[in-house]
This record gives sequence, C-alpha cells and structure tokens, in this order.
Amino acid sequence: MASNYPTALFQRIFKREYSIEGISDTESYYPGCHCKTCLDSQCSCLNKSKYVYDEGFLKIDHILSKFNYPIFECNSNCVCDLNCANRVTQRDYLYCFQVFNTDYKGLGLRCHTQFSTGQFVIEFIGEIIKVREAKKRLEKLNTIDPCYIIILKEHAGDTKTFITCIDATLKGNESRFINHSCKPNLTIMPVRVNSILPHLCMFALKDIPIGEELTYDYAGGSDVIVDKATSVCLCKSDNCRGYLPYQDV
Ligand SMILES: C[S@@+](CC[C@H](N)C(=O)[O-])C[C@H]1O[C@@H](n2cnc3c(N)ncnc32)[C@H](O)[C@@H]1O
Repeated sequence: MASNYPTALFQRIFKREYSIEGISDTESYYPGCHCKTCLDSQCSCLNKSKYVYDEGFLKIDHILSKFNYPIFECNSNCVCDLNCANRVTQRDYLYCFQVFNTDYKGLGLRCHTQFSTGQFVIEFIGEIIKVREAKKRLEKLNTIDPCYIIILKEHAGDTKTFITCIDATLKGNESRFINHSCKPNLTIMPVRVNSILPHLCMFALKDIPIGEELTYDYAGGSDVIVDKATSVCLCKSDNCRGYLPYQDV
C-alpha cells in the first residue's frame, strides 16, 4: 500500500507538545528523591517503578509481563542528574534512523545502529490531545489513510482507565513512520517523568540488527480483541492477524 499522505508536510519536533491547557512537562507533579545515583532501595522513584531497569535496559520480565508496573523515572524535583540509572528515556540519543520505502506498507523506519533486548529506542512524540479531539480526528480519516494517532489505554484495577492520545500527523519525530507488525521487534511502554501524562517510549523486544525494519504491535500486544478491522495487514509475519488493529477511543 503506497502512502498517499503528504509526509513532507510534517514538522519535526524534539519534545511532545500539549494542546491541553494546565499540564506541562517542566515542573514535576511528583515529589523527587534525594539520592545521587538511584541504584539503591532508598530511592523513592525506583521503588514506585519496582526496579524495571537493569543497567540502563528494561528488564526482560517487565517486557514479557502482561500486567506491567507503571514506570516512574526520576523527575525535575530529584537531586540526581541525567546520568542517573533511573533516567533511561530522558538522555539524548544519537541513533541514525532512516525513513525508507517499504514498497507495500508506505514508508517505514529502520536504524543504522543495532539494539539489544530491553534497550530504549525512541519516544513517540507529537501533539497531546484530549480523547474527544482524538475521536474527531480519527473519524475524519478514511480507512486507506495512514494514521499517526496513538491511543494508549492503561487500566488500574477493574474500573479505572487512563487514556493517552498523541497525534503525530502534523508534528512528530521519526517514530511516526514505524509500521505495525503482528510479530514486532519493539514494545511501547508508558513512562512517567514530570507529568501524569506518560511518555510513550519504545524499547527493543529482542536484539535488533542494523537495518531491520522497526515495528511495534498497534494493538499493544494485548489479547483483547481489537474493535474494528480497518485495513489489511501486510506485516507478513507467520502469526499475522490479517488486519491492522484499531482501537476505538
Ligand atoms: C504510523 S503510520 C506508519 C508510516 C506509514 N507507513 C507512512 O507511509 O507514513 C501508520 C500507517 O502505515 C500503514 N501501515 C502500518 N503498518 C502496516 C501494516 N502492517 N500493513 C499495512 N499497512 C501498514 C497504514 O496505512 C497505517 O495507517
């Protein structure tokens, strides 16, 4: 399927942008910790996350668990600096990503760097929008249009659901070119730093060699039946569902 979206028109941004008033990333909503390296059990931020990182990598049991603990990294109220072991997704990365033509899925993304299992790869950034606005924008899309909106639902207990909507249609980074696969090499995890609104961070699910197309499961790997079958999935994996997952807001 060729991409018919005028991709040249998107604006490259380096930080997510809020269209929701009153929330920002600069001041922390969370209390900070007082340790310098945050490797010991005294670190209150690490305790909140239940030690999901191991020497800079997401632990394999966290990757594989269906019921993930939320990830809380150290924030702007903490004493530690960017070298802290609990600021994995906050450091600048210098990976050389390449947008390429996949021939049958439109554009895609690959990288000139290899990744190890659990390594942080890229954050999905764009415009943070409210659920109602996401609904409106999704309704405008045709089934054949490429969709750059991510809706991430987090369930707390049986009753509470926290929804994050990010639209990278007009503003975003290279992650907007990552295609879906039913057998992906990335997983997307909500990571909280300063704000209650999580950063949607992609980590390597397996060792990824240089040049392999980067993919994640648009259904978030969940077993929950997706709401609507929209377009045919062309991921060509042996466990392909046959259609692109789509979640109603
Ligand atoms: C986030 S965009 C990915 C980049 C897009 N391929 C492009 O050319 O800009 C998502 C869109 O890519 C296409 N796509 C992604 N994964 C696909 C797959 N496995 N099979 C078919 N089309 C896919 C669909 O059009 C989908 O709405």
